[in-house]
Amino acid sequence: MTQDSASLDQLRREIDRIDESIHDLLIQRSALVERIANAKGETITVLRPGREAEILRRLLARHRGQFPRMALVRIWREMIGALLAIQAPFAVAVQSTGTGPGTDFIELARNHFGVVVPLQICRTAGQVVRAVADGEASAGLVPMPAGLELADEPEPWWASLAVGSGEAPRVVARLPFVSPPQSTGAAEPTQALVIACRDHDETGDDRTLAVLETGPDVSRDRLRAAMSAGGLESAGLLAICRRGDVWLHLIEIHGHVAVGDPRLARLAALREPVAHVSVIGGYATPLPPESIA
Ligand SMILES: C=C(O[C@@H]1C=C(C(=O)O)C=C[C@H]1O)C(=O)O
Repeated sequence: MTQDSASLDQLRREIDRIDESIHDLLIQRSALVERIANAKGETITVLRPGREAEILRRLLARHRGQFPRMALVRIWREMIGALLAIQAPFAVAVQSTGTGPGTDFIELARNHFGVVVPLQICRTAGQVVRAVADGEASAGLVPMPAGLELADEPEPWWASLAVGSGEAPRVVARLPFVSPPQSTGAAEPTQALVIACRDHDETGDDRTLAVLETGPDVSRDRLRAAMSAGGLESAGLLAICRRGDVWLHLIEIHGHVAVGDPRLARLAALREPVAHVSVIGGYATPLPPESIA
């Protein structure tokens, strides 16, 4: 045996030792998650997207060396997805049309929830909302509303969340949380929102989604001014749904705004131009592409 192959053997033995340590830690992590699941009990939705975002932000901030950040995120996403599935029966409803752009949501769901979590394929976003509302699925992926055109369903999925009661699905995450590098020549990356029957968590860097009801022809500037009078900072208008003289505006707000936040009451108390406000959820702000460069 030459000197070189002897030291190669030595290095490979060290890799075997490290693999066993990683494996042991994975087994220990899994046992801890089981204890957390027992503490949560059966009544709480196991998914905690805010906690997951905090874990990834913390690890990326302390990362060093050559191991690619995107691969680090992928390994943790796979692990967290697998550990969600051991806490309770966990399925994710996903809108897909079978071929073409709809299949992107399946890829997005797999990248986020990993290979273990079963997916329940739905034809429309409305079906995804119903699957989550009925408890058939623990979470669902709905398309990120983009542009101001009306959805092809009679009612866009987000408008149906605005009328929900306490146990209705709410938005809890935005995907992708970390965008993979874009393939050359590819279209804009698909974005989706995750809904579940739980409130959105506060993580220190968040966005909130609210549906504002007004009369017709209310400009963005007027809405923005009314929100700022109420103490809320708009991050953008995502979509409008017109139902005759009632217009619903889906607005993204900077920061975490809980359902009972006094700023919402202040905005609604103005009466003009906003007749009604409902928070339909929120999410930890996704990481910018530079964070994985
Ligand atoms: C373990 C938990 O449950 C889930 C799994 C997590 C994990 O594997 O770290 C984190 C958040 C939850 O979505 C938890 O709530 O802390």
